[in-house]
Amino acid sequence: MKLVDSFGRRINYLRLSVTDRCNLRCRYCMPAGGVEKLGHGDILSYEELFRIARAAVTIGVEKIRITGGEPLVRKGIVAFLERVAAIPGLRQLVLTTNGLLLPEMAADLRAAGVQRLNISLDSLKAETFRAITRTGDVQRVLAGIDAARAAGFPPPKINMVVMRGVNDDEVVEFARLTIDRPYTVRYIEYMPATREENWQQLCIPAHEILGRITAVYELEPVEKGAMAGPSRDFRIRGAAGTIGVISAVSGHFCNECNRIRVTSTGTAKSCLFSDEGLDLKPFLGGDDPAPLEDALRRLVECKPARHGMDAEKAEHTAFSMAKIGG
Ligand SMILES: Nc1nc2c(ncn2[C@@H]2O[C@H](COP(=O)(O)OP(=O)(O)OP(=O)(O)O)[C@@H](O)[C@H]2O)c(=O)[nH]1
Ligand SMILES: C[S@@+](CC[C@H](N)C(=O)[O-])C[C@H]1O[C@@H](n2cnc3c(N)ncnc32)[C@H](O)[C@@H]1O
Ligand code: SF4
Ligand code: SF4
Repeated sequence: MKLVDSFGRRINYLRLSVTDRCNLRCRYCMPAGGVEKLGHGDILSYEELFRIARAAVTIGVEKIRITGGEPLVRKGIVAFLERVAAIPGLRQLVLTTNGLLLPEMAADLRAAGVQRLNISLDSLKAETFRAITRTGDVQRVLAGIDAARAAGFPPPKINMVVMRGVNDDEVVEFARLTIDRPYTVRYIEYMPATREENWQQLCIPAHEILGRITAVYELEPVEKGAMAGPSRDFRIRGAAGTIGVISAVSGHFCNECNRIRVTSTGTAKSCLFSDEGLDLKPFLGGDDPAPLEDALRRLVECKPARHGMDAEKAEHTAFSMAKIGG
């Protein structure tokens, strides 16, 4: 079944957040003290999350990305993933992680049926990494990337949020990683989710990021895979891997948007930057899945054309990305 919104966009991708908790405190994602703690009663149970995943697949979703907070910190995640992977009609189950727990968990994730990992890594320098994440050890993420390979995962997509004056001196070095390694390195425009003061100064537009790389390397465009996310992809001529840019602020990809989101508290969002959400909790009880499926269809019908943000102004109310899942 095809799910199409009022702008003719095919919606086949659900980002499902399983927790708002995290073992890092990235400065672009949450305040220093973390997000305010939700009670266990506020977070959906795995059974409820599973119902949402199954209803989404019934109405036309083919790809589910599990996200958070940090999805791997929630107890019982492997058994949940195994159940989701077995939903008939689901073609891709993928996960976005900060990588810290992969040394312990990569083999189990692979066995559960997760097909691919996107791993966030904003700096290769210990000090810069710690400053951005406020607490993290970059060596643990690198060990996580190795563990994913050892567990048999395809080469990861590595997500780097580029911030002027913070880690932008590493843009070319990240591209260089792809020459010998088959990774996909994706440069993400810093988004003013939390609306921190002077955010405009942190944001580097995708064309500037690409310009810095093309000053050193020749890039050729690469075709996107089916059900791909918003990244525009390239390859350094002759390289093993690829690079991509996600121009999240300029919003050039909104006209191809293929996704909806559900937070760990059961709020469905038709756009990452929508201030409104649809509470799915009233539709999660009972044996009949039809009311939940109808609610998700209504969400798709009211999906906006694009976000209301550019490099100078942001209209949304401040939020923590960890609460929505990015
Ligand atoms: N503005 C905007 N940013 C997005 C959207 N989807 C993902 N992002 C951002 O893109 C970055 C990478 O997201 P991922 O979780 O790796 O997902 P993806 O880019 O869809 O990944 P693939 O499905 O592997 O292509 C994160 O910073 C997200 O917040 C979106 O719909 N709109
Ligand atoms: C919210 S995190 C959740 C998954 C996991 N904890 C991780 O970091 O990969 C999902 C993605 O959102 C990105 N993200 C969070 N805040 C962002 C911001 N303000 N601008 C751009 N990307 C952001 C992260 O870098 C990460 O790649
Ligand atoms: S970006 Fe991911 S790892 Fe960093 S604080 Fe947010 S949820 Fe945690
Ligand atoms: S900002 Fe909203 S409309 Fe644009 S790609 Fe992201 S979710 Fe889709």
